Amino acid sequence: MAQTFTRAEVAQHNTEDSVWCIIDHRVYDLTDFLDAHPGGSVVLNQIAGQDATTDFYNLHRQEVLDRYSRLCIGTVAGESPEVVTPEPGSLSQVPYAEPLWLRPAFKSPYYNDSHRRLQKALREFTDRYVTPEAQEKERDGTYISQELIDRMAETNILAMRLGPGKHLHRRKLLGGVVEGKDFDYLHDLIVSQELVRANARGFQDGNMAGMAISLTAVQQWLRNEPLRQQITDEVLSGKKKMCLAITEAFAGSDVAGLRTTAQKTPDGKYYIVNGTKKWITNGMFSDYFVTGCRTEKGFSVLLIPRGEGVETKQIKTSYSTAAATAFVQFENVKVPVENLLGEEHKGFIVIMSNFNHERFMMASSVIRMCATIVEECLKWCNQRIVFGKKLIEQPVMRQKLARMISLCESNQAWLESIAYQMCNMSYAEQSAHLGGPIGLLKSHATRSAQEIAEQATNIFGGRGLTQTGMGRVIEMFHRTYKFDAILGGTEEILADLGVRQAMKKFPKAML
Ligand code: HEM
Repeated sequence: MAQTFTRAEVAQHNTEDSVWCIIDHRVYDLTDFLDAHPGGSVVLNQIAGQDATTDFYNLHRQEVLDRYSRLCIGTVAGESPEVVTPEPGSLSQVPYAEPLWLRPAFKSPYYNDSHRRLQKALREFTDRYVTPEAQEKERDGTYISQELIDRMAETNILAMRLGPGKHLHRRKLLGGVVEGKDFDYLHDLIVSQELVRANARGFQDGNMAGMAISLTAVQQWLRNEPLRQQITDEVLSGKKKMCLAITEAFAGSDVAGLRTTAQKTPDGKYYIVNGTKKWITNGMFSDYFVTGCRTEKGFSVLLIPRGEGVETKQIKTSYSTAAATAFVQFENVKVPVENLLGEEHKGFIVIMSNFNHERFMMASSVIRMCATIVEECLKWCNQRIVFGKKLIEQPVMRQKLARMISLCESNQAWLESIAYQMCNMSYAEQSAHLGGPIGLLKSHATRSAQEIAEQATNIFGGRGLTQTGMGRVIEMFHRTYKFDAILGGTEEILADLGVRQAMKKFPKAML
């Protein structure tokens, strides 16, 4: 790489026997790459011996050059490369790509140094370990590796996924960047927003989303202390995996319609569970299923270990099978009564109790993902040449970007304000006051996601419909934003919840 060439020297390599070109002041020898080039050999022969910087960036992302750095044989004498390759952990330089609190010129009343340290450490962890695996698994549809789970267990990222709480006390978080007892909902927001930057929606759920929404219920509601501790240790150390199994082919959010039954044995020591569950995230690799069942006088929640009578089959959805989404069948499964969560026949509260946190995490993720889409669009508009000028020079594109940026900025500001309320409220206060606002936020965030996905696809054109190359993040988002709009409560149900909760507090007096 230390070698330098004059532009005249490069120009001589313009035959099929020797194809060189210049991209960003670097010299590439493409001779042995002609047949391997996904865009074909003809286009490379056409630019042989020339400066192909504009052509290259019109069609490729910088990461392509990073991946093929072996083709680079030197630089142009007296010139230096201008494109900056981001280091793992670095912040984006693109305007509006980062939330306002991470932009050097801005201040925020919410975040302190421990938030900043956590953000930095998680960004680097995600760039180094999560993104490469996420991209690979998203493509081939296989499940998260034990190696990554172990890394997340060691650094306590798994434990942080449950949100603030006693389970974090005395734990060293990412090498000690935050004290477990200081971890609050703004740290929690950061965890969701950094992990989502792997840009792989199926893998994002495959990355222990099932645990994040079910271990919380075990911690809060499983009364047998040694069992609760054992399960928590097994799951947070990454040795066992867990998921939430509520929805069925017969009923989604309508718990009264569930048909999975749990019948007590005559000696009162076991439940016998029979039924099926559908759309169970992480179900394919889970060892425990936190399962909603009909019991004699109502609805109850049981912790069911994988074992005799438990069968899982993969469901293909519109995102990657890396999410390990399963159809689960329980056939005469014998479950000890001590595996009951909360009280018998009163399982509704067990399920409801975690909804605020789940929806908060989902809103955090989708709002961050929208900012990434805006970043992709800004980069594309700034590099794509159409009708002789950059896309960004078209007023219609700037109008689209203005709308997208405004949606992102306003959603992030609302999210941070809610996180701040959560930091300053007890669990009971959160339940009383924040169910509605969080529902409205998630609903608004996913409606915004829909608009952003649509505008971004129009901006990218055909590339927004292509799973590889320039538009792959846009394609992925456009195909998958609906998961956030449906999982954890649909847009309509959550918007309705927001208004109904407000009406409960409506003053009695005539206005
Ligand atoms: C170091 C030089 C180059 C490398 C390593 C490279 C690599 C690639 C790769 C990996 C793709 C697949 C799509 C993607 O991942 O973005 C691709 C597509 C393509 N490349 Fe290149 N390329 C190089 C230079 C060029 C140049 C100089 C041109 C044009 C003059 C070109 C034209 C194309 C075209 C037309 C496609 C198809 C794009 C599409 O379908 O949207 N490539 N290239």
